Parts: sequence; C-alpha cells; structure tokens
Amino acid sequence: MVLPHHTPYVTPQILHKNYAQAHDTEQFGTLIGRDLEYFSQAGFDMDKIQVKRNASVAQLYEDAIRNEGAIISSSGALINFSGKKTGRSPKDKRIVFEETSKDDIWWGSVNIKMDEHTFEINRERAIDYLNTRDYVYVFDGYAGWDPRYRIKVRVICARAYHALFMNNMLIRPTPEQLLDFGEPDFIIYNAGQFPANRFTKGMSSTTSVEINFKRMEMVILGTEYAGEMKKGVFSVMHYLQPVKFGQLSLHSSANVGIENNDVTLFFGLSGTGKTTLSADPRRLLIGDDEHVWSDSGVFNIEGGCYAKCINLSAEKEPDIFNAIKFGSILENVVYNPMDRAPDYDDVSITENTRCAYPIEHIPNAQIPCMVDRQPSNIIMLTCDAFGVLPPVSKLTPEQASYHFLAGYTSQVFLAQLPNINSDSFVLRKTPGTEDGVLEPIPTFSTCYSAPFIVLHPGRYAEMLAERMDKHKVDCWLINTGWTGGKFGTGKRCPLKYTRTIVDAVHSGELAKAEFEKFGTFGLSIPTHIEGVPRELLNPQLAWADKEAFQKELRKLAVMFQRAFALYEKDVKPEVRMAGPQF
Ligand SMILES: Nc1ncnc2c1ncn2[C@@H]1O[C@H](COP(=O)(O)OP(=O)(O)OP(=O)(O)O)[C@@H](O)[C@H]1O
Ligand SMILES: O=C([O-])CC(=O)C(=O)O
Ligand SMILES: [Mn+2]
Repeated sequence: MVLPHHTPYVTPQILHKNYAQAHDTEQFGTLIGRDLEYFSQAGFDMDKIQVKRNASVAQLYEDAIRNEGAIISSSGALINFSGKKTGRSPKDKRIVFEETSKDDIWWGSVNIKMDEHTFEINRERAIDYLNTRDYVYVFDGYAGWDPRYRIKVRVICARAYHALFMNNMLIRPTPEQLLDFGEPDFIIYNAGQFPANRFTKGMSSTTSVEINFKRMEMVILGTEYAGEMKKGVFSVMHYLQPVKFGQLSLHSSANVGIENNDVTLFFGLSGTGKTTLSADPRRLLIGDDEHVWSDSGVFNIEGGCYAKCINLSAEKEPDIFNAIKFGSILENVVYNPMDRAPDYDDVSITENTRCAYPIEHIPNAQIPCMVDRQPSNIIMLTCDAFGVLPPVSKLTPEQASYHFLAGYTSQVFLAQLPNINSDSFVLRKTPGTEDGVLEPIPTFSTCYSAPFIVLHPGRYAEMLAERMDKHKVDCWLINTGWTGGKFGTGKRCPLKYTRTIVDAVHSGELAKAEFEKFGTFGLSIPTHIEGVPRELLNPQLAWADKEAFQKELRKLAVMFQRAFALYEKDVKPEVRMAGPQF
C-alpha cells in the first residue's frame, strides 16, 4: 500500500491509511482477485504496483492534482496538460502485419506496417514502464451502445488524466456490469510518458501508436495526447464493424429530432462542425464523433464527447459551454491563475484545446445513445477556406459517393487576433511558406476519416451507397467555411446561418426548395432559405470579385480531380462523372 504524497493535515495519517486500504480493497478487490493472473501473465509486477480499477471521478481528480499538476477550473472541470504532443501523431501510427487481418487492411501511408516482433518489444517496454509506477489505472468500459455490436475495452495507463479521459469517452459500465466484465475484447496499454526506443527496428521517432488486430491490443509510447486512445478504439471499430459484424462505422456525429424522430448523420473531418452542429436544442444528441449505421438503426460508439474549446462562448455554443463542469477534462487550456477561469481565446499552448465530457453532460442527449430508426438525412460537412463551395447543396446519390470518397475539407491554421470573435479567424503563416503567401491547405481525407481508415475506402463507400439507397436518405453538402471570398478576403460562414440551414434540412423546407445549378461542380443549390441572405447561398453572388471567384473555382476543381484519381478505377462511371467537370 502506498500512501498519497500529501496526506491532508486534517486527517490523522493512520485513519486515512486505514480508510484508503478498506476503500481500495472494496473497490479494486474484484479485479485483483479475478484478474490477478491476467495481470501477472501480462508481465505486471503485482507485488509492487497497485491497480486502481474504474476509480471514482473524485479519486482521479485527487490523483491528477496531487501527481500531475492538474487543477480544478472555476466551473469544476479538471484542467490537465498532455505535454509536448497536443494532437494526434498520424505518422507514428502503425498496424501490425499478421495473418488474421492482413488481407483486409488497406496498407499504405495511413496504415503503416509493423511486424509482430516489434509490437512485442514495444508492448514489453510499455509494461516495464508501467511496472515502475506505484499505481496503475485500469478503466474497463464498452465501445458501442448496441449490446449486439459492442466490445469490451480495457485501458491500462499510468496517468489519472488518461483514466478519467477514457472514463468519459468509453461507455461506463454499471457496478453489476463491472462485476461481470470478464475478459476484455481489446486492451490499450498507454505508457505515453515513456518514449519508444528509436533504435527499435521500424521506429522513426520516440512516439509510437500501434494496433495489433490479432492480439486485439494497442500500445502507446511517447505521446500523452489522450485523443490517441479514443481514435484507437475507433480504428478497431472501423475494422470490426464491417469485417466481423457487417455494419458500417462512420466518423460522424448524429442526432434525432424531438418532434419527428428523424435521424441525421453529420460526416466531416476535424474542425468542420460535427460536434458544434449536432448540439441542437431541438434535437437529442446521439453522439458527436463516432457512430455505426447498423441494419436496425444508428448507435454511438462512445460514452462522451470531445469538443474543441477554441473561442468557445456561452452565447454561441451553450450546450458545450455548460457541459464543462465537474467530471469534464479540459485539455491544454490556459487559465487565469487568480480565479481558475479557463481562457478559451488563449491558444498559446495549442489551437487544439479540447474538453472531454460524459454524454450525460449534454441536457438533451439520447441515452442509451442509439435509435432503432434509419437516418433520414446525411449532412456532409466541409470547411472550404477557398470560399468556392456553396453553404449548402443537395447531392445526388452519385455525388454523395463522390464526395464521401473525396472527403474534402481545407486546413486553416487558425490563429486569433486579440479581442476578435471566432468569425474572424485569420490564417497564420504556415511553417515554410514564404512571407506574405497565405494559402489554405486542401485536405482530401477519404471517407472523411483517412487517419483512422482500416479497410479499402471502397468498402465503406459501397456500404454507404447501399444503405442510402435502401432507406431513401437525402444527402446535403454543407460548407461551414469561407464565403464571399477565400480566407483573407471573405469570412467564415456565420454559425447562425449554418444553423438556420441545418434547421431547414430538418424542417423539410429545404427538400421542397427550388434549386439552381452551380456550374463546374454540378451541385444543386437552393435559391431561397428563410433567414439566410440570398447572395450568401450562391458563391457566384457572394463574391464581389467575380474574376477571382472563377480562378479559385477552377483551382479547387482541379484539386478535386487530382485527388479523386486515386479512386477512379474503383467506381462506376456515374460516380466518376459526379465530380467537377469542365
Ligand atoms: N458556420 C460554422 N459552422 C460550424 N462551426 C463553426 C462555424 N463557424 C465557426 N465554427 C467553429 O468551428 C469549429 C468546429 O469544430 P467542431 O468541434 O464542431 O468540429 P468537429 O467536426 O467535431 O471536429 P473533431 O472531429 O476534431 O472533433 C468550432 O470551434 C465552431 O465554433
Ligand atoms: O481525434 C482527435 O484528436 C480529434 C478528432 O476527433 C479528430 O481529429 O477527428
Ligand atoms: Mn473527430
């Protein structure tokens, strides 16, 4: 038994110790009794380390504050820091090349091969590191709300912060479920504080994030960014759902109408608005990032949300703002040392400031997070900093397949000007660009999920097209990016207009609207939406400089064509023709 470093002075030490022991035995005894063998076999030194399994949120707060420099924010959230890495490390993510999964995996730049032996070395290294600790945290939870398609996940980690993060992001078992948990289906060993050895064959840096589908294990070394664990679980589901269960996993948010029970899926890459737009007072939130579209409906993979905090305000995003309370984790957010108030405008640590909170923190959440209803609408979100794509267009089934495979958005390196609200994001000079040259960077991320894709994109696209056709789902492309010009000359589409557009999808107004053609891209755009300025709807009208618009339009169309060349031979001619044409 190891005592906490700072025993509170009001508690007599001996009393505290007795209490802690009794408490720990009660809470963690089941694990030590039943799974001792598992832990010993895995290489854990059970004489030395103490396992804290599914510790309470309050305990994790205490440990994180005592040992990791975390603090409590003025609204009760835990503010913690992930160290050097404040985002995922896609170049250091690998998948083990082994006989059970090798024929299914789409090998290439996303799924880098790792051999089984190297995995064993890194796994051992992670366990050796965990053995140097006094405590190891274990969190046992589920991924997937539908009991038919869910998996049991065990997270083993050294930081209370990581345990609390996964407590929020996985589905929390009830005490009875925890007693009966049994063998996990998938295990994450997170030794993120400890580096990979660069001399280990195949390592290219001190960071390594790897998944082994034969062992059903993940090992993390050299990055403490908690999002790696959440996206690791998604990668596993992105493999298991299509391959083992025949269901379609998607990088998407989802919600359901309170009045009509209509389900909407929002696809989109990071920063396009999945979390923001799925939090909607008229609808129940199913989830903000990872879902499965099953034969019987839609279910969330996760038990919580992971929201961006940059420029967060109570006025514009009240649900998210108010979710940041006791139990939530604020990551890499700067705070005022006097009153512990988070400063969401301060991006000095990173622009990727985040909050992880359990889904119960959203007042109108659909819990359990699943519906036995097929989607009515699919919204593909993009953030086009070239200002070319219309704020909304209706897609044909072929266009839906095309845009799903292309997976377009643009990256903007957001930096904030002092005292200017979030509509006024400006581009910061990207590293390596010449002085004065500010260009958005296009990203084509297939299936809106390239960093986590496991199978050939065509497999997901085919399942999507089948399901959309079978259930007669309407599909919309919504650009939450620039309007009236590219970044610099135009501005980001005001959130209130995007919300009005989404409302019009849900009310059915948009399906009945009159449409006009948007040349080159062949999109159908509505000529009128109540509450949205007419000229905003059509980029041709929105841009003052028509010549500049034509130039950007051509540029973007060419970029699409180049990016789509990768998939051309795998798709029907109608899908190929559904992209921009000159
Ligand atoms: N018109 C708009 N529509 C949606 N979001 C907007 C708009 N204008 C500005 N924003 C801002 O853009 C960001 C969208 O991020 P959001 O967290 O919703 O993305 P996401 O798709 O969930 O990303 P991730 O997959 O990384 O979680 C938010 O900070 C939001 O405030
Ligand atoms: O995984 C993360 O770090 C954040 C996220 O949701 C994404 O990038 O899509
Ligand atoms: Mn995401």
